[in-house]
Amino acid sequence: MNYQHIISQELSEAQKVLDGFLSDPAQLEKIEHAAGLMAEAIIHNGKVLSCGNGGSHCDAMHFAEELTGRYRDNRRALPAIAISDVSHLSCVSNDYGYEYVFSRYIEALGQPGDVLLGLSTSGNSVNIIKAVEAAKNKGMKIIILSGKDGGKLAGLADVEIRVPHFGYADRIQEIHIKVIHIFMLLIEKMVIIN
Ligand SMILES: O=C(CO)[C@@H](O)[C@H](O)[C@H](O)[C@H](O)COP(=O)(O)O
Ligand SMILES: [Zn+2]
Repeated sequence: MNYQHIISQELSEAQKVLDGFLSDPAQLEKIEHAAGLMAEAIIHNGKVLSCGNGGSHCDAMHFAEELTGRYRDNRRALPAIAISDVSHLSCVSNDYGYEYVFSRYIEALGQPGDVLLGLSTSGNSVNIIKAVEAAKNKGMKIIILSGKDGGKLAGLADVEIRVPHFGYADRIQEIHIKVIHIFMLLIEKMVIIN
């Protein structure tokens, strides 16, 4: 059995989704705008809180880790927290419900001027919707990375970067991680130069 046709098909589809995303100039403006909001927050002693479910949870952690740790080159540590403390997640899921795991953390640690970066490929994860509501109540800016038609999160953020792909979530996540790396590059330029 030869699986190479599957490999080729997967890579071609990924290329098509990326080409489609890149062909919309509005996406570039939104990425620049979102990076600017996060850089502004950091310059004014704020932070970025990030969250997502499943693979998007890993993406939220990947992003925060590159701010606090390192991306390409050495530089000062930058403030970000991915909402991923397992004891917090298990307590809130157990006592209040999984839909509150992110909003509760934002209630605890969100400050006016901070930024929430929420990731949801469907735009329909209730815990992300509740996180957006909590961040609004805290006077935070909100950036959403979404997919498909944006789901219930459509229109709720200051900046929503949507991958309009209606297939599986992985193709959407592959663009999200590219956007996250571009955020890193831009935030470093904006923050370190300022
Ligand atoms: O990574 C993947 C699929 O590529 C999955 O783990 C996926 O993230 C999970 O099904 C999530 O629960 C989906 O949530 P969302 O993106 O719709 O908010
Ligand atoms: Zn990375």
